Amino acid sequence: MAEFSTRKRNTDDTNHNGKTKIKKKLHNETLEVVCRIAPYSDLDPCIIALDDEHVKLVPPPGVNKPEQVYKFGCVFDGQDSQRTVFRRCALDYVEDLVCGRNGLLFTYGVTGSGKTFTMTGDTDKAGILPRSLDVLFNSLPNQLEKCIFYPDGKNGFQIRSPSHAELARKQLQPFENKIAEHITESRKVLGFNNNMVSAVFVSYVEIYNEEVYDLLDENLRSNRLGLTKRLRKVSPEGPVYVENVTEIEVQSSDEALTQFLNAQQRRKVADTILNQNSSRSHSIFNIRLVMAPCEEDGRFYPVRDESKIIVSQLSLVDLAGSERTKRTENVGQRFEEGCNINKSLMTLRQCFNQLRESQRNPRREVNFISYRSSSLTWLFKSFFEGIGRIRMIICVNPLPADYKENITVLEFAELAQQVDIPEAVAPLFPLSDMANLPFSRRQIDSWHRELEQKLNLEPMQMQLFDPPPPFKNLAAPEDEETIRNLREYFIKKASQHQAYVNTVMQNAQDFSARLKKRLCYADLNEKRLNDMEIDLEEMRRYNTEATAQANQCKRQLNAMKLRLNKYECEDFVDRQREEDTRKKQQEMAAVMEQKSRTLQQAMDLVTSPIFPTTITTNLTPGTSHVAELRRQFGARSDEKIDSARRPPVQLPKSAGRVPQTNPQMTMFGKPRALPQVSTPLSAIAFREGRTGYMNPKFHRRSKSVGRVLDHQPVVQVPLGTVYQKVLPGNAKSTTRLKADDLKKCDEYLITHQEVDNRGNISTELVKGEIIPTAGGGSAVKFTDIERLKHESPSNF
Ligand SMILES: Nc1ncnc2c1ncn2[C@@H]1O[C@H](COP(=O)(O)OP(=O)(O)OP(=O)(O)O)[C@@H](O)[C@H]1O
Repeated sequence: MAEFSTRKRNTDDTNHNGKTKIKKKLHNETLEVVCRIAPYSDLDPCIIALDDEHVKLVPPPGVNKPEQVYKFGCVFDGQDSQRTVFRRCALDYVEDLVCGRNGLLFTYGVTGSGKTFTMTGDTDKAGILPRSLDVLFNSLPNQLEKCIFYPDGKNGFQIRSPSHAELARKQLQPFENKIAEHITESRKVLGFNNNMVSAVFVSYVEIYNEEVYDLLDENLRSNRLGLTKRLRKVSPEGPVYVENVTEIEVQSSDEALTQFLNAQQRRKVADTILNQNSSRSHSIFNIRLVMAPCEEDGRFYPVRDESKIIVSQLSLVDLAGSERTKRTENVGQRFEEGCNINKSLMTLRQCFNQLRESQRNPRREVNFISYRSSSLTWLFKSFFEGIGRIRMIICVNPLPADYKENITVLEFAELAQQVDIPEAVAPLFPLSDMANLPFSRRQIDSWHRELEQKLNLEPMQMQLFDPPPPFKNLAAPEDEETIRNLREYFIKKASQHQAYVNTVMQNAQDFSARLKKRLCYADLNEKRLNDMEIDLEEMRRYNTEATAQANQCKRQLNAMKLRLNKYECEDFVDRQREEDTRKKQQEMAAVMEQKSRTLQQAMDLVTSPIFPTTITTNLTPGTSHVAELRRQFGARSDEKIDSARRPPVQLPKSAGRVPQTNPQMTMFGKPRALPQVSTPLSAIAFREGRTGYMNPKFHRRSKSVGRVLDHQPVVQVPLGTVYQKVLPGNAKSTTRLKADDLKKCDEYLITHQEVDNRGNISTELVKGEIIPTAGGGSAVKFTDIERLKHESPSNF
């Protein structure tokens, strides 16, 4: 079972290598608080960053209070990027994580002050959480396959056998990367022990209305009834953990982020007056790094001994914002949420107060800290007792309207900085233990070697420690010679020493200059690297934007292609239809032509000379042939003569007044111009004697019916010719046609007189059949015209 995070280590604990662990509590350290000021470009900001460590609280106009200065571990203003905040506030926590030390990082502030922005960020401006994941996965060289470690539900981990792990892997859903390209941190941290293998697990819980919910639980829907999780302790001294929380094993930053984003959709956020996307709960994202030593036979598999498992944890907490109901104007559910948020934040403040008091008066018998008063403080308890490092990021908004809330936040920050947190256990793998030496260490070693070479110590030392010449008792007078020798010897040695010292000094100076130069280069390179990373981020952002635009263009292009395709199809169908119509027209024209040929043949037959042609006409000489008569009739009947356009008729004085036109009826009620037809009076002759020429086309077979309607002009020119029309006795005469008249008769005869410009009068008898129409009216179908033309002798 995992030991590292579940219990506080004792000073005399030994790690799995048998080496003595680092001393646990050297001294207490205060909780580190940093401050981040949200961007503000308006007048009268109520908070101003003075330098990297101080902020000034300025009362807005009209508020009579003194300005106050607060000190923090670090201050970020609106210009500071997410990257800067991450590197200063979280990078060392990731380093701790890979070294086996726990960390708790949380944001605190008024609603809308940028807590979620700092912790999570957005696609363009990734916050601490995605960046921490990136750096963590950049820094883990020995990641195991999935399913070898598994959580036991009690804050610990177990190891599966290879076959069980294989089986479990088969049941896993393959990971589908849904993360759009995002800004990634390319940094690595050092400290991972190369003798260990590792796996990463993430869990995500929220404390909403004092209840704990598992956000990675797929069953967590809007109805959360019965889905709360309990906070438990393995032992009275052990850390508090969420019982049976879902811990998902992840192998890349993208996979962890996918899980986070899926869970984020289940988090309680709401639109409030002060923040469109206000967190209504405290959220805790835990990254747990599980490590165990490798098998001794060199296999890439952890030793099957649970006591050797080491778990370190980084908790990233986004607290809900404190809010004043008066400003938020929340009611109902939002109001209740606000009360619970404020209550848990109050308890946090209370705990800090109690911790400070108990640290100030350690001799007091009862040092009760009310951790249990809220789920949040209960969960944080282990950290306040030294299970890991704690850092709080205070987020403030310089809006003048936030002045009062900001005072509370800054006072809380001040209080927090006075709280002594027992120093967290040191990293499990201190630098000296590191399997992979940092490059800078190697560089320093090489500098040492170079220095030794430069100083050239050994030959000098050899010279320095040349044995002095042998001498006896220097007190005797005969020893003068020896003394002289010795004196020369030491003078020589002194000058040699001086030369040596000078060389050493010279070399030291040279070395110092070179070192300075190299450090400058190192600084320069660091700066260049930073600039390049900034450029890289910028380029990635452009790239993301460009990719998004390119994708949009692609989508538009595809849509246009689809439209074009549709239009082309429609056009093709139209052309096809036109072709079909044309073909049909051609076919119909062919049929019509065929029909008219047949008709022509019939007409030719009818008008052929073998038919009796006893017509005698003295009015149209040369037209005795019926076919000719038909031709004339057909030609004339096609013309629609508008009576209104006809030239005015010149009436002879004797002729009296003759109507120019006589309206005829094709369909009763619709006047139509009379066709001018020249026809011999064959029909009249026929009627006179009921014998003679009969046009079979106009012949009525039934003679039983036949009431004739004789339609006379109002004024008729009496001509008194020999040819007079003979009508049956029951014929009805009228000058004003009525509908009833048509209904009562079967045949229709209209008399029409016309005068040409020479004064010749022609009388036309137009004959027709009266037929009923579908609409209940009557229509006249003209069947024959007979014309009597009366010419004046003066025209001869
Ligand atoms: N430093 C910053 N730079 C750019 N935008 C910021 C910054 N701080 C906050 N914002 C913007 O302010 C708005 C509110 O921020 P955020 O949602 O993070 O507030 P919050 O403190 O989490 O609020 P709540 O407690 O209600 O959830 C967001 O649109 C965010 O993008």
